[in-house]
Order: sequence, then structure tokens, then C-alpha cells
Amino acid sequence: MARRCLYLLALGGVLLLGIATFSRSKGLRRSLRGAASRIPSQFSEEERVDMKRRFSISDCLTLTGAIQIPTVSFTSEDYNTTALAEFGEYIYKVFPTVFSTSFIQHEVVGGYSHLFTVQGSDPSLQPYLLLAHIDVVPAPAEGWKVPPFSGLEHDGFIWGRGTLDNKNSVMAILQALELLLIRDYIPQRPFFIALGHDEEVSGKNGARKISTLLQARGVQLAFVVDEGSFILDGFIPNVKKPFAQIAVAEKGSINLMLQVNVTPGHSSAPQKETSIGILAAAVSRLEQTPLPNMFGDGPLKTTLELLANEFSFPTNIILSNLWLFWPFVRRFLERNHITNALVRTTTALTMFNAGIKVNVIPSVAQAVVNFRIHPAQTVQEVLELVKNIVADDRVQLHVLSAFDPEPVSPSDNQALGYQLLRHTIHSVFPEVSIVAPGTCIGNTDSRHYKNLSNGIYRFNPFYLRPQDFTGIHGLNEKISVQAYETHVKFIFELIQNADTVRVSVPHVHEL
Ligand SMILES: CCCCCCCC/C=C\CCCCCCCC(=O)N[C@@H](CCC(N)=O)C(=O)O
Ligand SMILES: [Zn+2]
Ligand SMILES: [Zn+2]
Repeated sequence: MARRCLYLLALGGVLLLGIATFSRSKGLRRSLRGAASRIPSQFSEEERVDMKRRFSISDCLTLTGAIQIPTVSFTSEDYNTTALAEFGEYIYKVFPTVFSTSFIQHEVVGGYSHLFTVQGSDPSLQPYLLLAHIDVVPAPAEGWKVPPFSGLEHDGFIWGRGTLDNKNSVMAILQALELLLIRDYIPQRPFFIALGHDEEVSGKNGARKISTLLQARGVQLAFVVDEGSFILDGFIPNVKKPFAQIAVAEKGSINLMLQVNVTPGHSSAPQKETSIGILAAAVSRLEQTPLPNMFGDGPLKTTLELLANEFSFPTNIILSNLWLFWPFVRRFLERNHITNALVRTTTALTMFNAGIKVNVIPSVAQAVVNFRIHPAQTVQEVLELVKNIVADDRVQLHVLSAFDPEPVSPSDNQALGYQLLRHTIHSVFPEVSIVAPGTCIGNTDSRHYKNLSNGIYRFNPFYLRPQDFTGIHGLNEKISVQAYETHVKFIFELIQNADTVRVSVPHVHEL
């Protein structure tokens, strides 16, 4: 009853005050609106067939295609170096113009990563960086409808590990540049392309080394574009149509090992508690005690306000008036595992090891918990909360790896990278009316570049539905041929759009 009264009261207030509107100054957004690509992003039938083959199954220059090369990362010390080296040779063969153009320098960094420096014709413009990664997570063939490294095309889709994460970006970036160069396009704004080889296992040998190299050269970037968000379709119940989310934030991470040591013994006369029992109780407490809901801090509130009109009544009214309804929305978002990941630091129990024999009380039990830290919290704050939840001195806590969330990048009208992406999304996907800032719940190589730019944007130009999400790191990863072509078109337009707009920048760097 009380809730109903509150709701009616609020509704009345809303009608009186009028539904919130967002004032938008013109500035950069206006200058982008008139910007048109100088070379139309239209590809001949032959070019379309070629770009598909290079990505999937190349029958022209080699027997393999990009998806067929098993560039698997297992751990930060163990990745398929043979495949990574083969991939380097492959891109050299299939993108001859990129590799032979005088104003493009190519360097191999960290053994297998690639850095391309494209010297723009106007060095007064601040450079930007396009990121992607060559490596993929393992893909045992069980459960796949086609072999994961076959690159087979079926029903309009290219199947295989890396088709969404992230050889699509690697190949689309190089393909778009190749096609622009063939059309004699000379970029005005300098830019870099960095293709990491160990993103899936930290990026410390690829992205981090490239970033260090660029920093040593005094490079400051106008913006960085990486993977990490999409045109989201069906992730939020009741949202009427897909919307593009550009991730301006990225969660932090802690891998925490919990360990319990006891004196081993015969299982016929166990002590009251075993190492396994103590550890199991501790990790269960962690799982059963969610970390605080941080709704209201970070970009999610803005995303929901921008989406408000996409919902039907009364959700549209509720989201337009979060100042009033935030306690309700805060609780609502916890109910679904993906929206829950957006409002708090998540706790995932990922490894559990103990025991050597059926009749031996094990001396050691170990578990690993993976926390993804909300943008409004830090590693130290999370560790403090975790200690209080575990609350058992017999459980040792060892931080295996940890990093804080990334700073939130600007998404205002003067934010060049954000506005260029926004403009390009509207031009390549005219049916997508909403572009909103958001948070990447996974981690990307872009975090290694935060010293070089405050404008880091994570966006992949394709539609993602919840069922597609299960293919990323999962089974039957696939991309439609049309989505891959559109990815190429998007980069083709983005590079040209980056040349069209002029904003004053504080730092000018000569490549
Ligand atoms: C209101 C907005 C609703 C938003 C719904 C969000 C839907 C999110 C969908 C997908 C997010 C996918 C994130 C992809 C990037 C993840 C890349 C990745 O797997 N990285 C690894 C890196 C590991 C490492 N060692 O660095 C990881 O995160 O584990
Ligand atoms: Zn990835
Ligand atoms: Zn991945």
C-alpha cells in the first residue's frame, strides 16, 4: 500500500514537473553531423568475397584463413607461439598494401604482437589508436557443431573460435585500411594499430609492451578504440529495440586465493573440521554475501536515463525520474546476472582444489575467487570487505593478481573519440537511434593504455544478443558474413571520420 501511494505521488509530481529532458549543447556533435566519408564505403562483389575468405578460409594465397590459425593462449606463460608466428606471416601476405605503403611502419613487439604506425598527412592532429587482439581462448572440439578452427561458412555465418573475440576486429581493421589504401586514401590524422598476442592471459607481453614503447616515444593519444561492448539486443528485459553501448568504463579485477592448512590424518578419525570444510564454509559465505550494490555511481545511471523512452509505461517514467525511483531500480537490477554485474563488484568462485586420496584428510585446501570490481570501488576496499566476510583466521588470503577499475572516459559533446564513434554508429547503423555510455564487465587490453589517453572507448560494431554472448569464450562462436562486412565498413568510415573533424588538442606529437 505504502509503495503504491509513493508511486502515485511520484507520478503526480512527474506530470506536474514534466518528464525530464536532457539539454544537449551542440559543439562537436553538430560539426560531426555534416561529416561525410570522402570515399564511399561500398565494396565490389570481388572485394566482399576476398574479405570473407581472408577472414575465414583463404583459398588464394595460403591454405589457411585467419580463423583457422589456432592462436590459443592457455596461460600468460603458455601460448601457441607457432600459430602466432604463422598469423604474423599471414597478415603480411593478405594485406600487401598495408605492409608496402611508405607512410605506414610495421613493428613486431614482444615477439608476436604488431604495431602499425600510420603517419597522417597532417601531423598537427593528435593521433589515435585502434586495438584488437590476435589470441583466442582454448576451444576443445566437444560440443561444437563444426570444428572450432575450421572457419566454415554455414547458413550465412562464419563459425569458429575468434569470430567474435577478436579476430573479427584484427582482420576488419587491416582490411578496411587495405581497401582505403587501394583507393589512394591518405589519412590526415596519424593513427596506430596495435594487435596484441596475449590479451586473453593479461596482455603483459603484448599490449603492455606496446604501450611502454609508445610512451617512451612521447606519444599521447586523442583516443583509443578497443573491443568490450556492442549494439546490445535483448539484454535488458522490455527494452523495445537494440541500442549501442560504448563502454567508457571497465571493471577492475582481483584473483584471490583462499588457503587452509591443517595437520593431515587418517579419515577414520577426523577432527571436527577439515581443511575442505573450513574452506568450503568460507567460500560459501563469500558467495552468499554479495558485495554492496553501487547503483548510482558510474555510467549506468546515464545509460538508463538515455534508454528511458525505449521502455513502455511505467518503466519509462521510472527511469526518467531516477532521483525518485532509484531504490526500486537498484533492487530490480540485482535480479538478472548481467545487470547485477553492472551494479556491484561480483564474486565468482572459479577454482577449488583439495585432497589426494579417499581416506586421507588433506593438509591443504585451496580455492580461487575472481572479483570484478565496480568502477566506484578499489582493490583495497574490496579486500577489506572480503576479510570481514571470511572472518576466519584459519583461512589465508593470497592476492594472485589485482588491478583497480579504469578511470571513466569522457562522453560529453567535446569527447572526440566518443563523438566519432557515436557519429559512425549512426551512419553505419541508421536504425540504431540510441548510443549510450556504459561499463565493460570484462577486461580488455585497453587498460594498458591509460597513461597515453584519457579517452578509452570499448565498442565492437555488431549486434550482440544474449545467445551470441554464450559463444564468446563458449561453444559455437560465430559471426554472420554480413556482420563481418559491416565491421569492415565501420572501420572504413571511422578512419575517414577521424580526418573530418577538427578540435583543438593540448598536445601535438610528431610521429
Ligand atoms: C544497461 C546496460 C546493459 C548492459 C549489458 C551488458 C552486456 C555485456 C555483454 C558482454 C560483455 C562482454 C565483455 C567482452 C570483453 C571481455 C574480454 C575478456 O574476456 N577479457 C578477459 C581478459 C582476461 C585478462 N587476463 O585480462 C576477461 O575479462 O577475463
Ligand atoms: Zn577479447
Ligand atoms: Zn576473450
